[in-house]
Amino acid sequence: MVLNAYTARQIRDAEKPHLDAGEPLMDVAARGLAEAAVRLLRERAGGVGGADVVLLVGSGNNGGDALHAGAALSSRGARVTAVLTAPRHHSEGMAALRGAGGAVLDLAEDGEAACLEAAAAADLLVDGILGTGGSGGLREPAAGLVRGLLAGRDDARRTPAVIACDVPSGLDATTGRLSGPVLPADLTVTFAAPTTGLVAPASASAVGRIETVPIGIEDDLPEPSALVLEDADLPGVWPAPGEGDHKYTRGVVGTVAGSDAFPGAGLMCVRAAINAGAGMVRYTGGAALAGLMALECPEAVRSEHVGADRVQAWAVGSGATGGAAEREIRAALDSGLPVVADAAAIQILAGAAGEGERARASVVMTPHAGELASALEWAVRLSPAAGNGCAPPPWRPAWPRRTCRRTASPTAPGSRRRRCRGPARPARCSAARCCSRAGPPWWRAPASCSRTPGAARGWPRPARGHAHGHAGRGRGLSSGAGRARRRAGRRRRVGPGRGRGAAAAARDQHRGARAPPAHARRLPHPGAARAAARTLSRGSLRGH
Ligand SMILES: NC(=O)C1=CN([C@@H]2O[C@H](COP(=O)(O)OP(=O)(O)OC[C@H]3O[C@@H](n4cnc5c(N)ncnc54)[C@H](O)[C@@H]3O)[C@@H](O)[C@H]2O)[C@@H](O)CC1
Ligand SMILES: [K+]
Repeated sequence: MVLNAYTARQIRDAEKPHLDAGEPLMDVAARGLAEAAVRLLRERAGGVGGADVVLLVGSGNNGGDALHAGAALSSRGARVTAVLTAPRHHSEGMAALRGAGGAVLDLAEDGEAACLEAAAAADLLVDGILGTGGSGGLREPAAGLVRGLLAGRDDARRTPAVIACDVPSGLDATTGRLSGPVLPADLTVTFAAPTTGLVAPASASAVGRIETVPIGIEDDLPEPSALVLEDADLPGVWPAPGEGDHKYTRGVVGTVAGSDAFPGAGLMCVRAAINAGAGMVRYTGGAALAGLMALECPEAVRSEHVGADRVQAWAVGSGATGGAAEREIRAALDSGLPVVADAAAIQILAGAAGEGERARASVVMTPHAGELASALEWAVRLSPAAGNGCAPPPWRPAWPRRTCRRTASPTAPGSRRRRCRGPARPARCSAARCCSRAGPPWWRAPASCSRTPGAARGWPRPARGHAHGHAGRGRGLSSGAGRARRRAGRRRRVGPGRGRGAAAAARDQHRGARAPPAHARRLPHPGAARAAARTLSRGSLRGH
């Protein structure tokens, strides 16, 4: 079933009229929480009677839920202790717990050690420190208590089960951001509907399983802010071909993927498009790829280049290396068609984001973690605003050195030409010695000459090891001047030596291949990275 998720504000707005009408929402919520706790105790401790339950209680209604649920568990035979983490607490919930025979520890008065001891001996911890009203990470002394609990879990032989009330405390209910220490939950019991923070990928490790307790406000919820598909939902939303369908109604997918170096990536990309149900798949690429396709995917059709044949969506970048592939990727990105961008295409989009360009809504990026980190680093370093948060490290690449008189952009070292023939917008510059063409593809792709202060100031390539692709290329390039010289000698018009002497090309390539020193291998300032992430996500994920 598709899971609907809402922002914390949407949930609060839906609750308000019910609260104003005096509906006992907290009682319903706490009852659901207690029932979930009973089920978990049966699984983990063999039952409720005699089980030790510790409630971590904050100052708001989240703590109130935990106290009421604790009262219910206490009346069913559990030994319940509430640990108060704030000077205030929900008075009705406290009265209910005391009335049911529950014990109370005050973190400020009884001390952290006593509270940690009680928690360590528990069968179940109920995290009711913060709910949808929390902002930022946990504050002291609750943060210290959770840090202590986390440290204790490392060497404990037995760790208590954890239920998060509504949301794991310290996790932003809307964004899913984890700030400071957060006690990971085995089960999160949420009310009315999950908040978007619970279903955000980043929070998965802290949230555990999600159970939703209906509290009677569900009909007043607005349009959800996020939909989460489960496996069983896919057949319902996957387009199945009908009688009247043909290749164009089912969709033609074009790929710019694979290369002589990585033909398998092209093959997998084409096969994935075929398996996904595209009406037809066209691929671009060289002879090696064509040979492989003829054997492995004969139903795929070769296209000379992007734009040569009718295509309705593109999958670009996987294993696509070299200047020709880069041009094809750019053409696909510029086509206005939906694009799934991977690998090299992500670098290109990151470079564009660094220049303030926003990708279209119909561009979906598929970076792995290293590619995302690297792309954000590129976007930040190339961004005109980068100076605010991200000082360029002192390491300089071997290129570019000279400056184009027309565009004020650097030109490739060794270039006799001091003038760039390219337009003032050199990201698309065709001049062979324009800085946007200096260096290997991963350097060129996001760089541009006049708009790229970073290039003019000699900003470095992304640190080696940040992304799989970079690491691979770095190893290849850094294997010595001899190898680079041989390569340049064989293929004179490839890489930074394009149009120049092979020896100069080899020299440049070898220089550029030197690893940056440790101080250059850092990620950008977090503020600047966030700004770039916003640019990327505004443009690429939600689009314009
Ligand atoms: N509104 C309702 O009717 C219902 C609310 N319910 C519960 O109420 C919760 C929301 O209650 P509240 O709005 O009281 O919010 P919380 O229970 O999240 O707590 C807010 C309190 O925590 C303090 N606080 C905020 N950020 C903090 C931080 N970083 N560190 C320490 N203290 C911080 C605030 O000053 C405020 O006093 C929900 O998550 C849910 O558990 C449920 O009972 C269902 C019904
Ligand atoms: K909580």
